[in-house]
Amino acid sequence: MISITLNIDEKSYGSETPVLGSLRGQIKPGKITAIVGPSGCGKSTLLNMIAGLENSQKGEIGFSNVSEEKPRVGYIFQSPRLMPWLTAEENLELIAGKNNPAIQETLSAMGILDKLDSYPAQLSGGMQRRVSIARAFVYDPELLLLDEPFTSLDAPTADQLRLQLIALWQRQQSTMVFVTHDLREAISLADEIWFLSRPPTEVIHTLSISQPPKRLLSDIQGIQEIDRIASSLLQQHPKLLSGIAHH
Ligand SMILES: Nc1ncnc2c1ncn2[C@@H]1O[C@H](COP(=O)(O)OP(=O)(O)OP(=O)(O)O)[C@@H](O)[C@H]1O
Repeated sequence: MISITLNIDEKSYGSETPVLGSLRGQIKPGKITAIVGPSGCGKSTLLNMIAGLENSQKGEIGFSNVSEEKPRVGYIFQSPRLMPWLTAEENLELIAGKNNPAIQETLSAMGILDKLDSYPAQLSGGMQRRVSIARAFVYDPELLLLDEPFTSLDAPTADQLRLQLIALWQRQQSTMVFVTHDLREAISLADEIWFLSRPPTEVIHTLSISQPPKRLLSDIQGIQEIDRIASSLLQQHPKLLSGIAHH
């Protein structure tokens, strides 16, 4: 299982003031790390840098325990980004190759095996998300990156998708990093939460959470624990979610 060492000194776009400042830390192998921070602080930028889609400018991002030169990355974006001219099955074949049994397995795990031959335009928003999650898992990724994958879904659908995501993740135990601005979502899924400041962005607080195997969102006691952790954190650090550290 891979771990990631972030040693970023700075990241800016063009000549503008830096988005990321000095951002350091270790993303733990086989765990779920949530990145929480105010809008525009550079969460997607950081995820793109980890994925290798953006360069790190100053500083570096190191991986350990990678099977090849680069980690196999599954990326779940804010919008599903499916190829509109391909069916659900064909969208997965693009990644996994034809006749790969993993395609039916992952679509089935996401509860949409019956949508195999549907085109994205024939699927609801929630079903398109399911296909995009299946597409990330079908690649057997060592590293899963998720950028606010459950926004704009109704609450029961989002909860169902979170549970299905965890069930898939538990089979593979890949290292997962997900971006959210929803504190309760972060607490409900993550082993560790990193809170980011406003630009130039740094990590201002980290929180470790003791998760039951099926995660806190899986039962009523867990839901109560999420509320307890959220309120005690915000009592201690009232401005944390605005990207301001407690002094
Ligand atoms: N390709 C780009 N070119 C220029 N500026 C960019 C680019 N991508 C992001 N930015 C800028 O970098 C800053 C951080 O953007 P980013 O999308 O990483 O933040 P975020 O924390 O994910 O935001 P949100 O929570 O609103 O999605 C913003 O000011 C944005 O305008």
